[in-house]
Amino acid sequence: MEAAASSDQYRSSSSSAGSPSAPAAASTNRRYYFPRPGRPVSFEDSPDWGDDITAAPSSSSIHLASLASSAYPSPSPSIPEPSASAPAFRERKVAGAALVWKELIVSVRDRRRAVKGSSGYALPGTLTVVMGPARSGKSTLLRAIAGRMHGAERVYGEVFVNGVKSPLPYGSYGYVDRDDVLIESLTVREMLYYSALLQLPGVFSSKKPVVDDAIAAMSLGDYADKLIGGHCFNKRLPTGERRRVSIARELVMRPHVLFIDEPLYHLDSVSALLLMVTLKKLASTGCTVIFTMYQSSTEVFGLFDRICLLSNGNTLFFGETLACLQHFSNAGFPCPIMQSPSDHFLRAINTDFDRIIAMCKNLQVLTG
Ligand SMILES: Nc1ncnc2c1ncn2[C@@H]1O[C@H](COP(=O)(O)OP(=O)(O)OP(=O)(O)O)[C@@H](O)[C@H]1O
Repeated sequence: MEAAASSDQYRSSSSSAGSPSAPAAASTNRRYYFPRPGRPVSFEDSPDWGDDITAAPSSSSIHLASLASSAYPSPSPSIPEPSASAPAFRERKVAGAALVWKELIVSVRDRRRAVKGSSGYALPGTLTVVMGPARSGKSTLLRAIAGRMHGAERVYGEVFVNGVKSPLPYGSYGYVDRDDVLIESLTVREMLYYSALLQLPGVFSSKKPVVDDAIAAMSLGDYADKLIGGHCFNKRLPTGERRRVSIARELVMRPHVLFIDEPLYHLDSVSALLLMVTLKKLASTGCTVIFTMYQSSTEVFGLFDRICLLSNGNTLFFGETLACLQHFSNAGFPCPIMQSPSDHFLRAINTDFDRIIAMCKNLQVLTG
């Protein structure tokens, strides 16, 4: 077993304006090692945003298909080839990356395992959700796939990017944390422009189209010149729009893969649906989008392509969302009509519910 243990030397665009830090010194403990430079990860030619394009991503998936047939025991029979009849998108094209993680184990302090052997994949142009109850290891798994581990954490297992066993190269992915860290005295456009200045090479003038595209991709047109606000400012951008700004901040780097920890954190149901539709649209341009979520409404659930269901660090299911419903039904837990599938899955896998029901019964007895 080998490991991709790293601190955060492969940081996402937003985490540092400079280049990634040098790999840490090799450990004397040979149970894990730092990845050595190997075959470089190849992404599709990623044309600049705004180019006239018609094609959906294709060859990165072919890399993955060949990989999957040889090395990765997929829970589904095979990874589907991209459909020949995929719709043509004329807005912009992003070369997504096919990600495969295999038997990922993350041990945290005291050698406790927060993730216990998770396998799965995320394809260009799709939404993949990591779902599970609180403290089931969702954020830890997301960080492990992105290669953003904290000091004491150790990762064992393999991550393939477009068929190459490698961490995601610097700048090729965006990572949006759960909490929005924004500069409140700037407008949305200024914030994104500032972010582009810090992260992208080139002259000032070349950043404008990138910022405009990020604003369009996150449907922030109406808010572009509004103050982000908060704290000492009277006006504050609504929570849903703040979340969009955080995501747009990553999009200025034109990432191949976008990781989002709880995109719907603190959002009401309408803002949540709106944001997910925006993410679906973003994915349809070719970007690989993977995110964590505690629960979702039925409408939001219908937008996901694949689900990785975690409980206490164990992957209970990985595959297409419809297959997940079938899986639970076959196991004797059919999803009741009128119930959100995500609520149903959580209820089926979370033993806390039994405890709560017992508590409620006790309460009824006590109060008569
Ligand atoms: N660096 C760490 N050190 C110690 N424990 C950790 C560390 N990272 C994660 N854990 C533990 O691993 C478990 C899973 O944490 P994680 O944050 O990944 O879960 P989660 O499903 O995202 O939960 P939530 O939705 O509540 O944030 C938790 O019990 C957490 O305390």
